[in-house]
Amino acid sequence: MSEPTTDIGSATPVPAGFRSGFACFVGRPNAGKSTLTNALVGTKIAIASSRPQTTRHAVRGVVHRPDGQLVLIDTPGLHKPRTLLGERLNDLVRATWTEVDVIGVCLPANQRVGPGDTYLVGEIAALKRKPKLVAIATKSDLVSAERMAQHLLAIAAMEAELGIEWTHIVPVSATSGEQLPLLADTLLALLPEGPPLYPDGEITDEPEETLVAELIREAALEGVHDELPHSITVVVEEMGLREGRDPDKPLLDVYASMIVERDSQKGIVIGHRGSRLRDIGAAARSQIEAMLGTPVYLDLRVKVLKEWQRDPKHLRRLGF
Ligand SMILES: Nc1nc2c(ncn2[C@@H]2O[C@H](COP(=O)(O)OP(=O)(O)OP(=O)(O)O)[C@@H](O)[C@H]2O)c(=O)[nH]1
Repeated sequence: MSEPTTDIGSATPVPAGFRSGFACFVGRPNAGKSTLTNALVGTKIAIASSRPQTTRHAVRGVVHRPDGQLVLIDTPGLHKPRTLLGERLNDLVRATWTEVDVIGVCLPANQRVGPGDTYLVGEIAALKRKPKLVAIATKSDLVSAERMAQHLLAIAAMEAELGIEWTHIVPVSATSGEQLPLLADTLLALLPEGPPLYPDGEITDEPEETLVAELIREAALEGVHDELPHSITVVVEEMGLREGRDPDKPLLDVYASMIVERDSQKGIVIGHRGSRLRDIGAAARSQIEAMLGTPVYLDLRVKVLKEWQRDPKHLRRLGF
């Protein structure tokens, strides 16, 4: 029996119900975040930031599954700010937090929930837009069942204390693998439905271009229905760090085209006096910046390629 598929307007059909999105793990130093990431991603380590200079918060790895794709984002640790720079860095961390679909808060079972944890979770509680929260009781192999029970109660008590809601509380051991598949299922189920963000279980030479194109497409489709989703594709023509910049102040230039099939669609995308195009550009730019951690200059155009979906020449040029 063949799987039902949803046509998302790209070349490869996506299984119905496929989910994709972003998560990050937070937790005090040594909570087990890196070990957990590696265990979830497994041997298919995808990308450890292919371009460190463009990436302040890198993609740590991609969990590929038949039913979904989970992209794990790296965030620096949050510290009690003592300087303006400290505050700025914390703002960056917070910005990333609001961009992900799920935050996994790692609370090691061999240590009591303490002030460091409550500070961190309190900061998450203060976000205007909170992603879904999963409490992960890490290092379960190090403790007795009794101690784990205590730990889980302490984690549950954080809800009332800090005004948050855990979607799930999952004990896990990254080293023994215990409950690891359950954690992957849990995280995946919290992602929105959508096509893979990375192609075919592997990372191309141009993961960032692919991702950027997808973010622009997403922004363009925000609030439009019916025919347009099938008729629009995005090509990143050129992307690179602007030369001659102070390395501490990088700027990523992105030249991209949104390709539609008809003049009438071009009108829809551009909007009244360019208002929609500006909104799409602004939304896409902030998404790209959050993803790559670099300020972005986005040059976004709309092109009509008549009936591109039916024209093999166009399709080839667009990479399908
Ligand atoms: N026994 C056991 N040890 C673990 C587990 N997960 C992590 N560790 C160990 O705990 C230590 C810290 O793990 P990391 O994954 O580096 O923790 P982290 O949260 O990424 O640490 P920072 O990078 O300092 O924030 C390492 O020595 C790991 O081997 C686990 O599930 N079981």
